[in-house]
Amino acid sequence: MMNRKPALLALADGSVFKGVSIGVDGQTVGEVVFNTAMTGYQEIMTDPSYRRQIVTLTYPHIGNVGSNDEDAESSEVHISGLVLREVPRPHSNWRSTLDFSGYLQKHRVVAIADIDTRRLTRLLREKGAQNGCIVAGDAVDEAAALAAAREFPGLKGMDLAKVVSVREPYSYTTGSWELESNRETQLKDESFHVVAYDFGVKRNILRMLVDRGCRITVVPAQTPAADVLALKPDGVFLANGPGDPEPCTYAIEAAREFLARKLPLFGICLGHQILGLAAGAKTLKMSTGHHGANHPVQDMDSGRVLITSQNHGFAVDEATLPANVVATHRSLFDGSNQGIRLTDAPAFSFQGHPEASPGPHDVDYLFDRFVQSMAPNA
Ligand SMILES: NC(=O)CC[C@H](N)C(=O)O
Repeated sequence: MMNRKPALLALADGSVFKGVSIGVDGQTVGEVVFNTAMTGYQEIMTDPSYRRQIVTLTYPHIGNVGSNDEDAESSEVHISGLVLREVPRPHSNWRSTLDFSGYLQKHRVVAIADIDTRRLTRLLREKGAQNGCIVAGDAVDEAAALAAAREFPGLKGMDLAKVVSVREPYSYTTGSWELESNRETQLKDESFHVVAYDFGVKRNILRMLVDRGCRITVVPAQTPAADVLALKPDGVFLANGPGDPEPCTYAIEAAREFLARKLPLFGICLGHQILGLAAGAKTLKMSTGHHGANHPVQDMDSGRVLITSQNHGFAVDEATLPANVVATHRSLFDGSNQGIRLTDAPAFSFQGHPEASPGPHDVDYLFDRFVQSMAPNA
C-alpha cells in the first residue's frame, strides 16, 4: 500500500481527529457537516451549495466507482474539504474515466481518511455543525489547525450565492441523460421560457425543467427584476445555493417584485428560503442541518410521505409565516418546514432537492406543478 502523508481535522470545540491525507497537501477551513447518502459522492462534491463546508461522508466506502465527467452537478468541486472513514480502494465501473484519488488531485481537494467518522458524526449531531480545519501534508501543526478552525467566522451572515453565481447570462437547453443511448437529450417542443436565478444551481434542476419543455435563460444572482421582466419569461426559478439566505437582499427584493406581478415562481432550497423571506417570513440557522438522500418529508396536502434528498443548514421558520403563506411540506425528522405556497400568487418552493442527484425522485411532481402554473401564460 502507498505510504500516505499525515492529515488532521481540528474542530472549533477543541476536538482533533488524526488520519491520513488522500487529497492534495494543504490547509482548508469551513463548516464541518455530515452527509448520510450512500451514493452520489461526485454530485455532492460538485453541488455549489456546499461552498465553505467540509463534508464528512458517513458511508464508509467512497470512490469505489471512480469518477466520470457526467455526474458533476456544476463545473467544479465546491466543497472546502472531504472527510472519509476508509482510504479509497481500487475502483471499478464502466463509466469511470479517472480513479477517485486522481479526481481529488485534479480538483485540488484537501481530504482526510482513516478517522472515526461515526464519532465525528455523533459529535456534530450533539453539538451542532462545527467550524473546522483540515491540514494535510508533511508538516501538520495541530495548534495552527485549531486556531484556523476557531478563526473561521461561520456561515451565518455569509452571502455566498453571489460568489458562486455565473457572471453572464446563458441559455440552457440540455435535458436528462438517456441511459440507452448514453447521451444527453436536447430540448424539444419548447412550451415555456423560464428565467433561472443562479445562486449556485445544480445542473439536474435545469435538465428536469428542459425535459418538461422549458427553454432556460440562466442569469447571475444579482440580476435586477426589471432585467428579468424584460426577457418576458413565463416563469422564474430561484435556485439552490450556498450560505445564509438573509444577506441576499438583491434576490429577496427581486422575488418580491415577481410576487407583486403574479409571475409563476418556483424555488428550491436557497430559492425556497429567499421566497420565504420575500413573502415576509424569517429564516434561522439549524443546529446540524439536513444532508442526505433518505430524509422523510410529509406533503401536508396529500398526507403522503416522500423520501427526499437534502442539503441545507438554514430553514424557513414556520412560526413566522404570514397569513398568505401556507406550509406545504414538513420534515419528519425534526418537524422543520420543507415547503411553502402563497395563497395570493402562483408561487411555491421546496426546501429539499426534488431534482435528487443524488437521491430519490419522490418529489419530482413539483417540477410538473411549476410547469402547470405557467400554462395559463403559454
Ligand atoms: N442547498 C441549498 O440551496 C442550501 C441553502 C442554504 N445555503 C442552506 O444551507 O440552508
